[in-house]
Amino acid sequence: MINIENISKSYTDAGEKRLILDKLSLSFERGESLSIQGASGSGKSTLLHLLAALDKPDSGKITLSTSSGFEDLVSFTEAQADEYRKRQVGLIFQKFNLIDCISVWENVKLPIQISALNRASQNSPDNTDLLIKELLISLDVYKHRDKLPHQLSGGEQQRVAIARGLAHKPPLLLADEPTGNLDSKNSDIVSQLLVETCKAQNTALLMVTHSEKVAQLTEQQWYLENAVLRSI
Ligand SMILES: Nc1ncnc2c1ncn2[C@@H]1O[C@H](COP(=O)(O)OP(=O)(O)OP(=O)(O)O)[C@@H](O)[C@H]1O
Repeated sequence: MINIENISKSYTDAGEKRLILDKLSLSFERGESLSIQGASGSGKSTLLHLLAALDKPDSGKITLSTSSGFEDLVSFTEAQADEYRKRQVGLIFQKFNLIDCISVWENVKLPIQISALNRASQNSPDNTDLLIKELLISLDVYKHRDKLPHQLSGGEQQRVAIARGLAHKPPLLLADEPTGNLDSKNSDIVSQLLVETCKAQNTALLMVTHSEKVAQLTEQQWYLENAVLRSI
């Protein structure tokens, strides 16, 4: 489904070219989970940004095929990349990035509303509400639905962020150190729920993490070092 083929990426720093990713290849299916570990500065976020079509590789191919079509990320115009992010990708960051002046429920509803899939015509409002309810229940934050994000603990906020990342049913969820701000107990709970919810929703999960314990929950485990990936 996601196919990364021989991608290379370098940055020029103080006039010197630095190779960050060197002919990297990787593929994974919908519903599969995958983790990337690596030292700080090894290029993990760079890889995530390429998959989110926020940047392009210098060479190589990145494609996503789903039942609704085939996307060639490298050839995207800015408008196509924007559309791709709305429809096909969910994003979760270390900082939860929830909107603090609207409720938990509204935060999760937002990606459905802005999704270019025009779910309003496909899903009745009742179905949308049911989907949000199911997500919040499965992530154990339904009881907080009417609160503002700052009224929740860090672990609860990140569980809401996971619900928001999955609300528009993207085939791919990209998570950049999703438990980096949490203590170890919450990290365990949130990472377990993240992997389980993606699996239940048949969403591919690519997660960058510094935690070996979190990485062990995923089916494919990779380590990025010296611009190449090795399986662990
Ligand atoms: N836009 C850019 N221009 C120049 N250099 C960049 C740019 N983005 C990233 N880099 C460099 O590329 C390298 C890889 O950065 P990246 O953020 O991908 O690392 P990382 O593995 O995610 O690190 P961390 O674990 O600290 O988040 C770093 O040396 C960084 O300084």
